Amino acid sequence: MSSQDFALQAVDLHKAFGSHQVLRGVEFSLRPGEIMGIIGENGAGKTTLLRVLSGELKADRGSVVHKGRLGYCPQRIVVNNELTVEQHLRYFQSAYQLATLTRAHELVERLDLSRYLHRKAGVLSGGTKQKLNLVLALMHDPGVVLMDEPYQGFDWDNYLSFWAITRELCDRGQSVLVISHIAHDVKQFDRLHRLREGQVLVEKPTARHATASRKAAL
Ligand SMILES: Nc1ncnc2c1ncn2[C@@H]1O[C@H](COP(=O)(O)OP(=O)(O)OP(=O)(O)O)[C@@H](O)[C@H]1O
Repeated sequence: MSSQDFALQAVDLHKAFGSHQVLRGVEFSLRPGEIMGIIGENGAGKTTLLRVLSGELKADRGSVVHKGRLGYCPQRIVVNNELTVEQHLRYFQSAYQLATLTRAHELVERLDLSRYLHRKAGVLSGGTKQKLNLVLALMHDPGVVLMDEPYQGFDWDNYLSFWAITRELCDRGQSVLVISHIAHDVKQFDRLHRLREGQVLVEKPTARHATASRKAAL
């Protein structure tokens, strides 16, 4: 891959909390239009890595470069319990400087969130709040999307909707990085990496990756 051919690149990332060295030289590139999964044991540093990639947390060393706008769906849901779903959309419309809420409402529809538009976030169930968290990360059509277990609390139909939406993003050339705990996800990824001992290592090729390689070989 040439140095130009990436949507996001992490170079030599280090992060410690006190004497606990969590990231020890993380390096990888996310290609345009690919879905990459990152797995790892509890406490391996996956959330820390995503927080560093998103800019929420400052690395002690190393750099992150990305092209285009970033979308970030954090593990900890950040919504204001006093605002309705629609008010969140309007607030983020202003923050993202969007002319319309067309894409946001399309995502709301796809994730079966429409009936909650005028409810305050504070009274929503965990899974419904997570849908709002996801819509807020995607409504500005970011070029690179970082998601930390983005379907927590989703029922099966919404889990499938999540993956359908994600695949559409990639078909349009957007790039997605997903922190995952679900073995079932593995077949959705173009590439899979494991975070271990503070470094990102290549995991065996996934079913989707194998299919793409076969197509490329034909
Ligand atoms: N703000 C913080 N201050 C101190 N230690 C932290 C902080 N954030 C994370 N850690 C520690 O860093 C390590 C990695 O945490 P992190 O949440 O990144 O792991 P994870 O791989 O996402 O875990 P899980 O799979 O359980 O979500 C853990 O030992 C955690 O206790």
